[in-house]
Amino acid sequence: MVLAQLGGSISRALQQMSNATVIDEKVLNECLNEISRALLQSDVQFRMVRDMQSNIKKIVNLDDLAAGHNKRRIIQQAVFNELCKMLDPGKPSFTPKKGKTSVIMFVGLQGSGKTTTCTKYAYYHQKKGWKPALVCADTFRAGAFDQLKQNATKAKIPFYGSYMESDPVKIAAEGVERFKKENCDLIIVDTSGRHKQEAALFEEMRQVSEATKPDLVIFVMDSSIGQAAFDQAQAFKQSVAVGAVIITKMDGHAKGGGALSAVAATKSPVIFIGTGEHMDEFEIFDVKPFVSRLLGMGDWSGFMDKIHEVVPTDQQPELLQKLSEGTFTLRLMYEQFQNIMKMGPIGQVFSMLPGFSAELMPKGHEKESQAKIKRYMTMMDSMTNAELDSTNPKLMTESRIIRIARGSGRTVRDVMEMIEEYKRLAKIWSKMKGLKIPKKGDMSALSRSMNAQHMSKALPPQMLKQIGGMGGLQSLMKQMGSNKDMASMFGGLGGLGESMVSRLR
Ligand SMILES: Nc1nc2c(ncn2[C@@H]2O[C@H](COP(=O)(O)OP(=O)(O)OP(=O)(O)O)[C@@H](O)[C@H]2O)c(=O)[nH]1
Repeated sequence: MVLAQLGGSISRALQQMSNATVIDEKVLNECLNEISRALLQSDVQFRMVRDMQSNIKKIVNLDDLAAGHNKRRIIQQAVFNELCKMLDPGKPSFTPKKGKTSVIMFVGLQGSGKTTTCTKYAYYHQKKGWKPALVCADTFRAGAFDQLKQNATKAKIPFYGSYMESDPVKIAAEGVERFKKENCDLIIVDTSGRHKQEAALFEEMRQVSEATKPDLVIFVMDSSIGQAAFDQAQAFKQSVAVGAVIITKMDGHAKGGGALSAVAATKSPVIFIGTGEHMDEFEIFDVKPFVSRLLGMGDWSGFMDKIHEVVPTDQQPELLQKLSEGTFTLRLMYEQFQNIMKMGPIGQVFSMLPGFSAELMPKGHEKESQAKIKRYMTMMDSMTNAELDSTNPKLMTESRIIRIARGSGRTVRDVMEMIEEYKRLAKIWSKMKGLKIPKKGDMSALSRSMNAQHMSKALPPQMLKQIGGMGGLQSLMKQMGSNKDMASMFGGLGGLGESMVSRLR
């Protein structure tokens, strides 16, 4: 089952249960069985699903449900907590420190995306001011060194490897030694893979690890390997001290459940996920936003991270300020379009922002979307400053529309379509009004600014009703313990609403 479908199946199971007039053990069991089926189809390991089911039964009090409390909310909350628990091994992984040399060894089967991920990891840190270096200790796959060399050159990251030397242990040790001397603070060792788990591979991993003494061993796993995830992760953990996991190819037909199994098998956290073949398609992994997404709830914090990453630094304060004011002018739309055209990855920002993704930039239709954006921009070029800076759509009278169409060589219909698009986005953005936008890494500012009043405004009416109105929302926030959890759980505000509502229809 594809990741996105899992949330839908769980929502449906919860909905069916809430529709029942009396919630007794039988109804609850049916609901939990339905949820378990969905998790199993998502490749979560059987034992974990079974444990989760019995944990939820212990937590959920049938008397509470019978007393008319919001059943759906109580169970959803329990499912959310249990999934978070599964993904949180309880201790963070080793975190390298900028300016202090750390050796990071990558292990994984052939084709898992290890080499690509090594470069993504190096590039991610390089952008943040680190001095990374790559060592290719994969002498098994012909072409591995060329691939790493190509990637490293593109990203301007120093690399070490050899076409002649066949001993991976020797190369790894030499490479690490060289980059230590060059004062690199992040020395990344890419190792060999095999098509399947075999003794020779694990012996090689043991030897490379012994020679390089890594501060952290990262296990790289393809998200689509299904139920095999647990055994594969465990096999690596038994030969080397795996301390963190990176799950790749989460963009494709990803089965998110594998991530849960890998965490359980290695008792190590997932630290990043790969979301595409490009260097910057790489995201920090946070448990709560991930589970929110898994349950179809959007990802507000991911959106904030992306803004910080791709919007030019000098534009950030202004954009964030405007976001919090809830004012969305045609000029702001124009500027964001400019960003989209300048830098590919900004599409990722808008894919997390409610409204921008599906209609404006559907996946797989990027070319058409770009053409559409260019068309919109040409029309906006024919607008006056007053028109661009206005927040009042009524300003766009018939005569102005005709003038813009003539000026840009487009039809009146084209201009109206663009204005409709603007109105649609402005409506969504207005929901952010008053929200304090956190500085990088400071989600607490966001949480402080979130209160039930805000939340109720941002949520679509159907969703609010599901939660049990203002009262239900307030008690849910109280129950969540902290607004921070709430912020991540409720993810992309309107985005949450949209995806939930479409599922509930
Ligand atoms: N869609 C997608 N493709 C990815 C991702 N990560 C890696 N790939 C692709 O997966 C394929 C295999 O990646 P490699 O990095 O060559 O795999 P590897 O595990 O290093 O292979 P060995 O060096 O033989 O062990 C390549 O075509 C990558 O572009 C990802 O996050 N998403």
